[in-house]
Amino acid sequence: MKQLLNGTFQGTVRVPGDKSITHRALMLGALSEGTTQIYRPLISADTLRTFENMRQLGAEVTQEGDDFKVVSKGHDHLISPDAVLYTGNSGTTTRLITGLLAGLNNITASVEGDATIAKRPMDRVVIPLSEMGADISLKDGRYPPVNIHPAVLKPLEYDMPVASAQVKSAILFAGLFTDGETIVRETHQSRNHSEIMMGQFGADISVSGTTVKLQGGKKLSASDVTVPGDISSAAFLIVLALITKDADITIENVSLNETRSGIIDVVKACGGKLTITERDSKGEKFGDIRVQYTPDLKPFHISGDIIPRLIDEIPILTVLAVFADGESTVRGAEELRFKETDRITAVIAELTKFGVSFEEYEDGFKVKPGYKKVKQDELFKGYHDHRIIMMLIVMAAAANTNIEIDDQSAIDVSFPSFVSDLEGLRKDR
Ligand SMILES: O=C(O)C1=C[C@@H](OP(=O)(O)O)[C@@H](O)[C@H](O)C1
Ligand SMILES: C=C(OP(=O)(O)O)C(=O)O
Repeated sequence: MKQLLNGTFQGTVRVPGDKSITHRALMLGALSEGTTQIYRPLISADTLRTFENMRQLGAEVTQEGDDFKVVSKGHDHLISPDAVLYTGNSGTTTRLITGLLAGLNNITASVEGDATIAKRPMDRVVIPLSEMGADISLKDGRYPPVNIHPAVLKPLEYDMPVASAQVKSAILFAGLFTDGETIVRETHQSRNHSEIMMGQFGADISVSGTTVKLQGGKKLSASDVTVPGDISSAAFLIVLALITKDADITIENVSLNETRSGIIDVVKACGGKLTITERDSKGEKFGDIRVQYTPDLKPFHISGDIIPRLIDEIPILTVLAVFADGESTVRGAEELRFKETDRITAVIAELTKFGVSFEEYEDGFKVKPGYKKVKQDELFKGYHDHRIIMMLIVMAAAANTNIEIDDQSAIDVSFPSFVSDLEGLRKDR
C-alpha cells in the first residue's frame, strides 16, 4: 500500500486508550464480583482478544458505544473454556492470561495466538508459575500453545531475571488467590499498571522501590476504570511533530505514568519543543502533550533503567535519531528481539532502505543521522508488527516521500485510527 501522508501536521488529537491498561481492566473485571465499567478503552485487535477470552471464561463482557462493561460473579465462578483461548497477536494477553488461569486452580485451558505469538517465549512466565505449583506445558518447553491444567498454587518470592511487566503481572495474577504473600523484585522497574489497578480492585498489594508484595486471598470487587490515551501510540505523533517542518500537535489525555514516560525524558534531553499540562488524576497520571517542530534536535544515548520505560517506543525514537545532529545509541534493549518480530533487526533492515546507517549490537545499535532518497520500487516490510509499520509511515512522511509497505493491517493491533488521525492533522503545504 502506498503512503500519501506528506505535509504539515497541525492540530489537536486524542489517541486511543492505553493498551496495557485496557487488557488489565478486562481481566480484573472478570475476576471481580460486580460490574466494571471501562471508559474509553482501546478497542483494537489485541484488546478484543482479551475481551473475547474473558467471555469464554464466563464473564459477561459487552461493548457499549466507546466503552466496555464487564459483569462477573467473581473469580470462583469462572469456568474452563470449551474452545482454545485465541490471543491473536497479543503477547500481553497470552502471558497475563496464563498467570490468571494458573491462579484460578480449577481451569483446564489451551492458549494460542498467531504466527508471531508462536515464536514468542512463554517459558519466562511458565518457569515462575511452575515454581508456584502450576501445571502448564509448552511446545518445545518454550512456545505456545500453552496448556494449563488445574493445580493449587502457593505464593512465590521471585527475583525477575528480565525487566518485563508481562512476567511480573502473570506472577501477580497467579498470586491473587494463593494463601500467603507473593513477592516480586525487579532490577529495572517495568510498567506498574497491574499493581495500581489491583489495588483499586481491592487486592492487598504494596510497592516499595522495585519490590512488589501481594497478600493473596482477598476477594476482589468491581471498580470503574477510565483509560487514558496510550503514550506508546502518542509517541508516533510526538516524533512526527518534532521532525516535520511547521508541525504543532497537541495530544489530549495521554497517560503520563512515570513507568511509561521515558520518551518524554528523551525528547526533553534532545531539546525537543514539548509542553505538558497535567490533569488531576487519582491512580494513573495523565495530561495533554503539545509538541512543535524542532529543527536542531540533539542525539540521545539510552540504556539501563530508562529502557523498560520506553521499550515499545524505540522503533519510533530511531526515526527521531535520524533527524538529530549527531550519532545516537540504544543499549540494554535486548528485549526488543522478543517482540512481535526482532525489532532490532527490523528497524535496521527497513531504515537502511532509507539510506540510514547503523552499527548493530546484540542489545541495541548506534545510528547515524541523515537519510537518502528511497530507491524506486523499494518494497518495505512490516513484519506484522504495528510499531514497525507506523515507524515507517512516520519516516516516509518526514522524508516527504511515498513508500510501499507489504502489509500494514497490523496497525489495528494498537492504533486502528492511526492513518485517519494523521490525515486529520495534515494541512496541505
Ligand atoms: O505488560 C504490558 O502490558 C506490556 C509489557 C511490555 O512487554 P514485556 O513485559 O515483554 O517487556 C511491552 O513491550 C508490551 O507492549 C506491553
Ligand atoms: C510488544 C507489544 O505488545 P505485546 O507484547 O502485547 O504483543 C507492543 O505493543 O509493542
